[in-house]
Amino acid sequence: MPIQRRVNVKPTDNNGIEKKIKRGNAHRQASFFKRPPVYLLILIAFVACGAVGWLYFNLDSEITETLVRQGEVIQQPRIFEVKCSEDYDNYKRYPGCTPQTCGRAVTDHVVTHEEARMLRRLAERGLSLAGSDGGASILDLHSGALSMGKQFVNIYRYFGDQIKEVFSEEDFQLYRSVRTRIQGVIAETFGLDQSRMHLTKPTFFSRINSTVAKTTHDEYWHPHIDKVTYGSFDYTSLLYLSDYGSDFGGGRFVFMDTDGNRTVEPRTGRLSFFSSGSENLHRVEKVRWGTRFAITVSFTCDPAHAIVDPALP
Ligand SMILES: O=C(O)CCC(=O)C(=O)O
Ligand SMILES: [Fe+2]
Repeated sequence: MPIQRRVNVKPTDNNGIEKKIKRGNAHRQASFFKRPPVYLLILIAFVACGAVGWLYFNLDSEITETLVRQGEVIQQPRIFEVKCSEDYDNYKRYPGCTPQTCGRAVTDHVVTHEEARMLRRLAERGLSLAGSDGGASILDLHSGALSMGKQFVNIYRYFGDQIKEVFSEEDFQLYRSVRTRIQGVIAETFGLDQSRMHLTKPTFFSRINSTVAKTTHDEYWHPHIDKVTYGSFDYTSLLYLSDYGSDFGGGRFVFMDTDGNRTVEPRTGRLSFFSSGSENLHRVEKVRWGTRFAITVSFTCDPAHAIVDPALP
């Protein structure tokens, strides 16, 4: 006789199963909120990193308009007229020089790429003699000032005759030639008498990297008005010696207008110039990586603040 297994079958209780399923679902939902699955954690971490990275790179910019991009080569000077501030009323006026119309302009055809590269090599040689402990170093060939650690030295005194092994007569000739051309294009753009404009100090090469600032001299990024910061400036020019986006990141020049920010992206050989009053409040974005080289060459209308071109002693 076949053995009959007696299976203890309980009567089906549909209500009980439903309750169990509901309990199971509730439990799964509760644990989902208590301990989200790993893939969700990874996704959240990914999004958070992206957001932080985006903020890091973009919080500093808030750019409303890019006046000139690094990647374009402009064939004609790009000129932007701006209403002159009232600052000029507080200064003596010099006919043929004091700004009557104010503004800013950018051109890529005053200095050749090769000349800009030669000036960059000059700056690299000079600045390699010392440099700031922080991220911003300057070399002023007129006064001889060179950043060294937390202060400045005079290269002509500090290195004496050895400086002639670093800079040649041709370097200074190039500086003079470039300075003269810059003066010419500023005069033409603003309708000035070139002979009434004078080179003024400081005129300097700058080298900026992302090293943390050690002194206030390294804090190049603050918004400022050149006429206030430097006193004698009436027209500021900046000649860029390296490329935004490939030599360095950050470091764009920003005009801070009441209706938004407008940038100029540095490009090797690009010249940007502007009237130095508060109509051209500006700043430089912090350099995030790489090294940015530029020269500041400025002009005054006041003959009392004129300087001669830099020269070897
Ligand atoms: O290097 C620049 O783009 C600007 C520097 C500047 O604002 C200055 O020298 O006053
Ligand atoms: Fe400035």
